[in-house]
Amino acid sequence: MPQNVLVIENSDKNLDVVSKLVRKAGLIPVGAHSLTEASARFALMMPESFLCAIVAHNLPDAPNGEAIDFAIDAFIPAIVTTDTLEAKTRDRVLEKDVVDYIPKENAQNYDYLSRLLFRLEKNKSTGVVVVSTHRSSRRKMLSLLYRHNFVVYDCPTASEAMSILAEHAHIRLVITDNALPDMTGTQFISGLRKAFSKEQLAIIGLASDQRPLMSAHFIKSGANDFLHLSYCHEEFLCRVMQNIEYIESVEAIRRAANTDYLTGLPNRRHFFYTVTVQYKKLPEQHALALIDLDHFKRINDTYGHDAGDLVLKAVANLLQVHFNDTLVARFGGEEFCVYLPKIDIHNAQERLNRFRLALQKTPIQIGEESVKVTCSIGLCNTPTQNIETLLSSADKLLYKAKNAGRNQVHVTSETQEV
Ligand SMILES: Nc1nc2c(ncn2[C@@H]2O[C@H](COP(=O)(O)OP(=O)(O)OP(=O)(O)O)[C@@H](O)[C@H]2O)c(=O)[nH]1
Repeated sequence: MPQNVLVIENSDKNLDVVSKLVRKAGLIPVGAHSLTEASARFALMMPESFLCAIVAHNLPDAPNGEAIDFAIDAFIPAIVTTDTLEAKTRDRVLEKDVVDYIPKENAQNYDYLSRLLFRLEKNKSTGVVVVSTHRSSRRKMLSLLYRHNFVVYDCPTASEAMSILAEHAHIRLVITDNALPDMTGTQFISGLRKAFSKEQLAIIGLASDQRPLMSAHFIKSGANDFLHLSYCHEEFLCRVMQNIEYIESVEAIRRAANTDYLTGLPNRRHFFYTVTVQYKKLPEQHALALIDLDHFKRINDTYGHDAGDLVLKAVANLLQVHFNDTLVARFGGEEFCVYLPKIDIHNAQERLNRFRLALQKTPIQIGEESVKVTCSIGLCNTPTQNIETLLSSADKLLYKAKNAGRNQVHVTSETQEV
């Protein structure tokens, strides 16, 4: 359910621009031209339905940032828009517990606002660990991170941080001091790097202003970035955002490289990687099935390529329903692969045959038309540590299934037709 964003802005033009950005972020703008109008609109809605408020610093009925106080008092994270970047205004705005402030100067600032809106939603499922012995330094960082909706873990020692990281897979960033009670920050970082690469977990070292070489020491020990302890509000948030966005970009690239674009199933590359990494030693009993649609070219020739795509997606969905407990991949074209660990060949054969019959019976809707497709399956259970061997045997069996008339499962040892 998309959340609301309260936009308080007296200029029609700015209200329009900001509302468009809010909609683009998949959120619902609730616009008001004044504090009075905003209070009236807010009174009719549930406070929890608001992700945040975007509030102009100067409004005719709230010239001194009273609208910001209104949002903060209502427990809505406030992003402030200002006409100037002048130091006094900045200090006055940052004295309040605001998420951030955006000068209404140029398109880049609105682009930053867009990223911020996206982040506020995404941060709710993003973990950040703060490791520092200094309570005041920790409190300052925690307060900024909470305002940005991060799931924050407050750790006074490196060992506590390690246990938190082992428990929570959603952590993307660790911010650490150097003087920790149980080890130095650099020892902690190089320990973390044994378990998490720079692309999996970002680390920012907090470098004391009295030790200028500390920043280089952090980076050489495996940190992605560093911050001098005299950091300002803006620098802290920019570095946090940049480092987390870096991790997320790598994740997105990795996901795209491992996923078949059409069906969303893992691709051939990912299949090999997962089987070899997940099963360092392949189980003695296992089975691999290669599934190929029959006469698929005819679907393309009769109904068109887009219709063929719809059929491939429907088959992928059916495969996921039947094999939701194991690895299913699209190998390319109209060929799919299923790996079944710890299963005897009879059970594997039964499962594959159940899928074959279900596909045969399930009509696939293409516009007004409804088509049925069948598949041939090569199912192999050779006890081997080499997945390529398994695959090559399954391929030979698939060839036999095709030659024997299609719409059947051919199995390894018994080479039994069903
Ligand atoms: N729509 C669509 N068609 C694809 C895609 N990838 C491959 N194809 C088509 O799949 C068809 C495969 O044809 P063939 O290899 O002759 O196999 P077949 O017609 O299924 O015949 P058999 O496998 O012998 O039963 C070709 O026409 C390819 O163009 C795709 O992503 N989308």
